[in-house]
Amino acid sequence: MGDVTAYSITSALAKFKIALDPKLDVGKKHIVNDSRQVKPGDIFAAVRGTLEQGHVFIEAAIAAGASLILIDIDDEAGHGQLRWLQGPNHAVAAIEFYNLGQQLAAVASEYYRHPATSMTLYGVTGTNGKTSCCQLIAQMLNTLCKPAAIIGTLGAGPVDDLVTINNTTPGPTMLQSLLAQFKQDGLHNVAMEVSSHALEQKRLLPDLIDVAIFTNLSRDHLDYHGSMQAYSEAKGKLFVDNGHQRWVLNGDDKQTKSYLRQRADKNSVVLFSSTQSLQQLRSDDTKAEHFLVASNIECHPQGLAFDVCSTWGDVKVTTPLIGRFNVDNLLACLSALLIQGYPLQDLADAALHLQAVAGRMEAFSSDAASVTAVVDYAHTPDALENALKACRYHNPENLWVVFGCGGDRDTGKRPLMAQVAEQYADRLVITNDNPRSEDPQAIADDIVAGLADKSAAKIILERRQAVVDTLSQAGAQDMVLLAGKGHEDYMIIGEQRIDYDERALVADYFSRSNR
Ligand SMILES: CC(=O)N[C@H]1[C@@H](OP(=O)(O)OP(=O)(O)OC[C@H]2O[C@@H](n3ccc(=O)[nH]c3=O)[C@H](O)[C@@H]2O)O[C@H](CO)[C@@H](O)[C@@H]1O[C@H](C)C(=O)N[C@@H](C)C(=O)N[C@H](CCC(=O)O)C(=O)O
Ligand SMILES: Nc1ncnc2c1ncn2[C@@H]1O[C@H](COP(=O)(O)OP(=O)(O)OP(=O)(O)O)[C@@H](O)[C@H]1O
Repeated sequence: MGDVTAYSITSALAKFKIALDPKLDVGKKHIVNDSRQVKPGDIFAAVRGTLEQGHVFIEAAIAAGASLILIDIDDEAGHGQLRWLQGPNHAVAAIEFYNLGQQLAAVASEYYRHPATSMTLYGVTGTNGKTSCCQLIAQMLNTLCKPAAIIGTLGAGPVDDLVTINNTTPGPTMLQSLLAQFKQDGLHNVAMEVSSHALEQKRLLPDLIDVAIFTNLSRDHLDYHGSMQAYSEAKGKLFVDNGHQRWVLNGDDKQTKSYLRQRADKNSVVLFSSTQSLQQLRSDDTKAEHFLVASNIECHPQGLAFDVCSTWGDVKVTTPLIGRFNVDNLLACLSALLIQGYPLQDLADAALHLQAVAGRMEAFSSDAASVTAVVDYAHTPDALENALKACRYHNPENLWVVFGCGGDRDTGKRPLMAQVAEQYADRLVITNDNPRSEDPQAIADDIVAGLADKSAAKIILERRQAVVDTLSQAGAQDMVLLAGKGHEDYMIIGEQRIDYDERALVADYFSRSNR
């Protein structure tokens, strides 16, 4: 993290009616709400969470070098009171703050001097597609010479230099410090995933989001939200009708209507669709000013192509991305960037250079006349089915699948993955996928036991050989789904963790076959 000496907790707290003696405002660094992240000099915000009372971590924060503590209290009368807490070497000042948990996003924003106000924030929410959309938005912006960062499941930072973070949407203090860092680094555009948990827990102020994007809603996270109603309402909190936030909504998702009901006017709302015509989308009594639809969708082994018809004009979009769902993701991204004023043709040109998220439906080939390999992380029956269906959309002559199952893990999925592979692929190759302490042949036998036709699969346990043999046997119009490893760069056999990078293997295979 960069220079933080310029920030002042005295000025920040003054905004919340707390007069801190400026003498206490010395040597402060970051403000953090997790004792495990406290570094010497940091300010620790001890808030009440869903599981723990942050107060119990004050001692740990002081031991880690916290220089000031903000304590969440529920009695308004105590707001602003100063206390001294005895640390191992010296006393540490602590300020009581009424309802700090609910206000922490605002306090952190104030402390870091509202970095978001001079940046453009794209916030993506929805059950599926958040990671993909953030990646696509950032990649397009980079192509348009607008340096962009992402925050999400894959980490935080510029697309090619991500740092791992604990949550999809970081906590309120980390989020603001990341934004401040990006601003300092000249990354003035940020595409961030906004989870329903983050919205419910007020990790961010939705008001700061310039373009709020909704991908889709399906059943998920009911353990936390309790009901679909609560889950959709949590996601809906991203959308605020504040006069400047722009909305991008999936016109094919039935949830969209309920979000639109919250909007007083249709200004700066874009609806996108990949199943309806522009007329259908418009004829609905929608509160939207702009529309974007995809038609004539073609799925080739080399990627996707479709016509875009919109209130900004028409264009043909061609992209190397694989998977029908990426049409929707691209429409969401195009909508977000169009409403921000980027020209349609420039965006269509940028789409030509998009890259898949590493190891997620990532396509490789040497040229249009070669077999296409698709590396995907799918390692459950459900994910394998989705990945195979996505490949099938691209109309390969033969669809091959190379897959295995992990050892020392759920054995029940082995026959299920076999059934899915048999149902959706034409040719099956069973191989190793982290056999761990189990006998690889025994795992393969368990998989074969799930096949209706036991001779339908070839077994090549050594995965490198399975991949290379399959790619060399497959025809030019075939597609080979390499399922299970994705972005991982190792294979666990016995106690050993062996180097195995499937993406590198496949890239190398095609670069050799090009020579
Ligand atoms: C249930 C839940 O969502 N909890 C999140 C929430 O924590 P909380 O406020 O409930 O905190 P808590 O665990 O009760 O602890 C109270 C306070 O003590 C602090 N603490 C806790 C332990 C410790 O050793 N020291 C310490 O200081 C905590 O940082 C917190 O400030 O806020 C914290 C950030 O401020 C999150 O890190 C934490 O995520 C936990 C780790 C988690 O697993 N969350 C998942 C369910 C989640 O949020 N997932 C979504 C993605 C979902 C998806 O789309 O797939 C996400 O955005 O990551
Ligand atoms: N728009 C979409 N509609 C339906 N499925 C999608 C869409 N985009 C991606 N997917 C599928 O969902 C999987 C996860 O995609 P992605 O990582 O972009 O979503 P996410 O919302 O970030 O989910 P997660 O938080 O679980 O990573 C992909 O591998 C793909 O199979």
